Order: sequence, then C-alpha cells, then structure tokens
Amino acid sequence: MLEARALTCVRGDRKLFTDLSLRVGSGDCLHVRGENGVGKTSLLRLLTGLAKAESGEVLWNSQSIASEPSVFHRELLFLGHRDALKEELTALENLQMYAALDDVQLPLEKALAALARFGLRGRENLPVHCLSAGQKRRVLMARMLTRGARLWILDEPFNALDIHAVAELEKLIAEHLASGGLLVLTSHQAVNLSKVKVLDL
Ligand SMILES: Nc1ncnc2c1ncn2[C@@H]1O[C@H](COP(=O)(O)OP(=O)(O)OP(=O)(O)O)[C@@H](O)[C@H]1O
Repeated sequence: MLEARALTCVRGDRKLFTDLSLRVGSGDCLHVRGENGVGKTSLLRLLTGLAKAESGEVLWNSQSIASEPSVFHRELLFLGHRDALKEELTALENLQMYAALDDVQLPLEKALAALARFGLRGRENLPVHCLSAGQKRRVLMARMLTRGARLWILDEPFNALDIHAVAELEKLIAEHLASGGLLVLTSHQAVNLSKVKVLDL
C-alpha cells in the first residue's frame, strides 16, 4: 500500500497543493490529472522520495518512505517524462545497465525477448541516439517488464507512442495490475484501463 497523508507542496514561491492525501493498494491504478504546471510531476517526485514535502508524509506498507529508503526503492520503478536512457549505449546495454543498477538478474534471452515484445527486434544493438522518440519509449517499456518492481510511478508514459504502442503499454500495465502491482501515473490523455481512480489536481 502506498499512502500519502496531508501533503503540502511548495515550489519556488507557489504553494501547489495542501492537505493532499491518497491511498493506492495492490492492483490499483491512480491517474493524476490537471493542467500544465498544476503540480503533477511535483506530486510524483514527493511519492518517490526524490523531493520532500513542506509538510505531510508518504508511507509504503505503513512505514514512512524516509525511514528505510533502500527498502522502498527496491520495490519502486519511477519513469520521468524525460527518457532516462544513456544515449551512447545500445538498447540492450541500457536494459543490462539498469538491471545491474537495480540488482536484478537479467539473462540475455530475457532482455532480448523484452525488446522484441515491444517491436525492437533487430534494433537491440543500435545506440539509443539512433532510435526514434517512440522507440526510446519502447526501450523503457522493456525496462518496466524486466525490472520486476511492485510499484510503478510513471510520468506521462503515453507520450510519443503510436497507437500500437499505446495498446501494448495498456496491456503491460493491465498485466502489472492483475499480478497485484500498483501504479500512479500522469497522463493528459484518457487512460483506457478498467478500475482507474482519478485524482484531479
Ligand atoms: N525547482 C523548482 N523551482 C521553482 N519552481 C518549480 C520547480 N519545479 C517546478 N516548479 C514549478 O512548479 C509548478 C508545477 O510543476 P510540475 O512540473 O509539477 O507541473 P505539472 O503539473 O507536472 O505540469 P505539466 O503538465 O506541464 O507536466 C510549475 O509552475 C513549475 O514551474
């Protein structure tokens, strides 16, 4: 269970929100919505522990995420809306690098199968700077699949995806939720998933 209690977020000289509370349980998807600049990314950064709230707290399985950050981070996958890929490494090397950083076992066949699932067969060994914007997002989908994290926090994951990739990402998310995973995402588009809870900022 991910829980936020009475969060207040200040950025610069603006108070973005106050007294914001939420709960996301196993199998739940929370869609955070709102206009540009309202504070969606800022909220996600509080939920990941990357930023600290002015007041309030974030809990993972009833423990403050600040108390044992490494325990929380083992269960978390956060994708920001800038592609967190090393441009000079290949798609395959990026997956392998993240697996090493995340301390996840990733056999070569599994990495190749993940890239193939998202339409990157034959492009595994191209440096990421040679991939299109949508292909880079597909590498990140392969990372989501191979990471094995319980909690996904995704900032605008549908950006730059074509219709097929949107459907593939929805399927990947549905599988994650069906296996008891949790998801918080932002999206300016409607999210085509069953049982989505909405938080309007
Ligand atoms: N480090 C910072 N210093 C000052 N202001 C900041 C900082 N980071 C964000 N802001 C401001 O906080 C507000 C919220 O930003 P945020 O990125 O959370 O918005 P958002 O809802 O995700 O927007 P978008 O839909 O455009 O992605 C914006 O007005 C932004 O300029």
